[in-house]
Amino acid sequence: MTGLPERVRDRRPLVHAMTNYVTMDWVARGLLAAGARPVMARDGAEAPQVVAVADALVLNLGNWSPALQQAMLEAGEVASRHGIPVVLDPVGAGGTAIRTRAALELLERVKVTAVRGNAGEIMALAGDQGLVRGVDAAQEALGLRVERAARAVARRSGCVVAVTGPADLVTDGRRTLAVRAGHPLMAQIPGSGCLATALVAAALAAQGDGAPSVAVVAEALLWAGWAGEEAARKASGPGSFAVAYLDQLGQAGPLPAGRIAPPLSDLLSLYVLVSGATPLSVVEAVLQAGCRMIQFREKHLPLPVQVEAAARVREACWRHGALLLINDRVDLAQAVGADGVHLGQDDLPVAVARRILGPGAIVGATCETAGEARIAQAAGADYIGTGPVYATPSKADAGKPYGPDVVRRVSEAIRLPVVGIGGIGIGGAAPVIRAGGVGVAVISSVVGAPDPGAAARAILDEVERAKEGVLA
Ligand SMILES: Cc1ncc(COP(=O)(O)OP(=O)(O)O)c(N)n1
Ligand SMILES: Cc1ncsc1CCOP(=O)(O)O
Ligand SMILES: [Mg+2]
Repeated sequence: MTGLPERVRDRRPLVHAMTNYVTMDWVARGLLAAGARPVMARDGAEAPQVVAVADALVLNLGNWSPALQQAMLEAGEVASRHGIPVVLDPVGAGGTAIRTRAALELLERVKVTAVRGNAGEIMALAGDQGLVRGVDAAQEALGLRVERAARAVARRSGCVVAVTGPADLVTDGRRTLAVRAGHPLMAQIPGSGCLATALVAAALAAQGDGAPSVAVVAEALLWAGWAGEEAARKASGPGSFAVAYLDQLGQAGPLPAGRIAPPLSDLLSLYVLVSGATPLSVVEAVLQAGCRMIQFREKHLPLPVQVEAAARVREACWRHGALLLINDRVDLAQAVGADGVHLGQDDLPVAVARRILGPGAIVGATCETAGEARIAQAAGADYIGTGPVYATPSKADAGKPYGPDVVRRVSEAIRLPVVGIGGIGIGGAAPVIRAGGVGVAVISSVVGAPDPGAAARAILDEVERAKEGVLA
């Protein structure tokens, strides 16, 4: 299948965007740059006629009015009858009751194909009184709640739900994908979200080959985020960034690989730390048991030996489709082609590691307080490890155990996925998930177990059962 930019350029879909006045021009420019054809008819007198000849419809609640709501309902019902993809952008849902009600009414009466919103808007549609300030999502206390809200809305409305943020989540209620792409400058120009919604519409119109919509929506968000990364390389500020962004959308060429994957919240369910002394048979057994995230953590062996050992672990991970992160050492991560690093408070700063490894790498950070976690999130971390939760035999300087509550304190302060670490074994994992964690990081309860594979499987089962409870 050709890449999305090529498909849109080839098919030149007509996208009927009932979008807001603030960003209407930006959305039209972006669609044109991407190779689509925009038509921006908002008025009820003509919208139903226009959508009938369009290839996709965008319903954007910005500058909402009762007249616009009626026009959107009528155009949406025409689109539903014609099987035309409809993408809803619930701008400001959760910010005012009227916007929430308007979005819910459209979801009820129109066959919406996809919803694209920020965390606060999607949580509002799920009935979770998330925190929304104006039209920007608050970043507090999100974690698994966002995923739960998105899955609930997707299942209830029979559509794909995309939550854009530090990492984008796309789900149809069963399958969930994460998209790692984007740049902070995108939040400094109006309309990045509105244009992402319009690109989703263009992508759905151009998909043609019946690919599952979750994958198509994820690819559209990768395109929007990657254009931001590339534009930021050329920009000197928001003004030049906007120009560079439009130019980038006009570039053909493959989207970066490896940026769409199951969300870290899935991959981090069981995170096993191994050392240079860990037999490869143990690594294999743990991967066979379903572990999808391994960390190579070695403090003593000479670096050349570490390179050899870590490379063997990487091979095993690649064979099992698992990710490998390296503890502390960015150079070692680069040397063996690992997927990223895990950094403590005394290691290389997260922002420096991000600069060295680039936007596609996974950077984890150790944080023991909400404040540290907010700083790590702002610096570009992808997940947080916190603890020690219980007493640990594997880290002499770990400090006094905090109990599972440290996971609650940290996960309620940020949006990033949080794993607990320290003394976690069978029976100790579920409290970490109930406290808001997405998984557990372990050494001795698995690597030191008589049957590491069985131990890994048992802990993974405990985590997955606890998550079902949280996500239900
Ligand atoms: C997942 C995870 N969480 C925490 C740690 C601890 O990292 P750090 O604080 O850098 O301590 P050392 O592991 O380097 O002793 C981790 N490694 N992984
Ligand atoms: C690396 C690290 N950071 C905090 S506790 C710990 C060691 C975890 O090992 P175990 O699972 O054996 O307690
Ligand atoms: Mg460290």
